[in-house]
Amino acid sequence: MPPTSHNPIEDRLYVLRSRWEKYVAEGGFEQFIEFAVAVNSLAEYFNRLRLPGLVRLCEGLENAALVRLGDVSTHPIPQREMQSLQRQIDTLAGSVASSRLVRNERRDAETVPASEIEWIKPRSIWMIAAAEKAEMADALSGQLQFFGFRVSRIDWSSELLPDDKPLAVLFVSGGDAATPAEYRRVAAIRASCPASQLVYLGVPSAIEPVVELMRAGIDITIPSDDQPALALNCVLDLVQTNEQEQYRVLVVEDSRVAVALIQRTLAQHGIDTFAINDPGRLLEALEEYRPDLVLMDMHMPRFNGVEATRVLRQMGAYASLPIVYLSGESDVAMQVEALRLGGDQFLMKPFNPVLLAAVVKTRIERFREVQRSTRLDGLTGLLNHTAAKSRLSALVEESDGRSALTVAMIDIDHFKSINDTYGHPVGDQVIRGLAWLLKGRLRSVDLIGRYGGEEFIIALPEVSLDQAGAVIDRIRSDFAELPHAHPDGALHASFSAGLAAFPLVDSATALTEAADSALMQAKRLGRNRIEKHRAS
Ligand SMILES: Nc1nc2c(ncn2[C@@H]2O[C@H](COP(=O)(O)OP(=O)(O)OP(=O)(O)O)[C@@H](O)[C@H]2O)c(=O)[nH]1
Repeated sequence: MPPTSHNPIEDRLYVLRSRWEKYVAEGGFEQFIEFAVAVNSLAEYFNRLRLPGLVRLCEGLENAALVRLGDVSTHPIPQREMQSLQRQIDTLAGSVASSRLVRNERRDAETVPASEIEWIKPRSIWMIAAAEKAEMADALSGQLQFFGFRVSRIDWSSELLPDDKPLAVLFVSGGDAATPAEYRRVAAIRASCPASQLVYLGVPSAIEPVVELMRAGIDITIPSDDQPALALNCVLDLVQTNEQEQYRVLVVEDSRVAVALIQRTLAQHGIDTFAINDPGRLLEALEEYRPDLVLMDMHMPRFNGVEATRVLRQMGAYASLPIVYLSGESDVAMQVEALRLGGDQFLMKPFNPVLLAAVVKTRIERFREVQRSTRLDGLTGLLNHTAAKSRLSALVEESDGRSALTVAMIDIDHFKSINDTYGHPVGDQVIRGLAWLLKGRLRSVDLIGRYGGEEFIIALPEVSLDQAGAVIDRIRSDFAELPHAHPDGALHASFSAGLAAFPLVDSATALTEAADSALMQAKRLGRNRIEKHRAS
């Protein structure tokens, strides 16, 4: 067992290294598979935390391992290949360690809770901007600082680098194609910051320079137009740490040995499982456990997996739930029939653990993506109109008129003229900026939704009308100060808000309407202000 560091990354890295050491000592195929599974698990974890630099290193190692997977006869792999894998493992461990330094610099390690994941994510950004883009670079740094990033400006020609490791490095080009010296500079920074995201703003619209930049180590290139808005989006996306809810798999299998093997494999990938040995209990288990995927054995007592799947496919709630068959059945016609009757994929027993985990994860990712896209707004990641309305109804029901609940409708002022003057992408960035501010300032229990184009809805449970007024007015005045970068500098926007609360108004629809009419009043009274609905 690993010594518990109470840090999920360190624990996973420890498992990876000890499995590698075991393989180096014993050289067995099985040990190599265990090592490959550990690499994949770490890559997956970094991916969930949105740490692209570390994901890239891990995936490089994973690919190198998969290339050498072969079969029993190819192990142990030659000494030279072992050394090459060892080097990749050391680079990865080094990058994790250098990211960890940031934590020690920022906070006392002892005070960081076990579940704290931010530690590895530096809030530092390096910006290397051409002199002719200084104004835009200033505006962009102002905006990044507003959202809590520390921006270090570096000269294109200076060899001196800050001693922290950045989350991202933004290269702002003067407009022409990069020079050989600039490519060398990018490559040098790539080498010294393997875990950071490298973004190049102002790339010409041709393939060759983009390929050259990627070869030098750039991860993302942004064309000349819309530079600041897209650059900000890249950075904000990187820190969006909504660690996903754990994946859940329901295993329907009557063999206890198979269940133990499946559960062990999936647990190594951080996937939660619940097993039943009788398909007769399927509906009950689905209802209670709410899995993201069902792993279904083909042959079970009473009725088989295909029959159980057919039943599920006739029920609206489970029509699109991924179902993967696990079976020793090698008859192809039988497999095709099983898929035709509603299964999504067929895996053979004995299963390959790497393949099983990969199939389960990709199926769940797609399933969750579809689920998410029906609830969340694509531009801001907030609840969309329909989802926000149903969440508000749920909040109203929960509070039942007994506890406080305040609803606010927010609308960005003169938004049409922002679009008309600066273009739609800058308008979008203003919308995202407000979404970010709201997410940063409100609690996780609060409802924040994008109600329409530039209109947002907020609901604050257990908060009175006057308390909510103070909170939203503070956000209003901060938003008015927030610089939104555009290619020629920065612009400022404002919003108006209308608020309504229990018990004066007592249904979800009435709350929304009352807040909306207070918003209209705020607009009439001159905008950039909040108005509260009071008894008439
Ligand atoms: N960039 C961008 N614009 C949008 C989006 N959705 C709606 N809009 C635009 O938002 C503008 C809303 O303008 P209006 O409703 O006339 O109001 P306003 O200009 O904000 O003025 P007031 O609300 O009266 O202060 C319209 O021009 C829409 O085209 C979006 O997702 N992105």
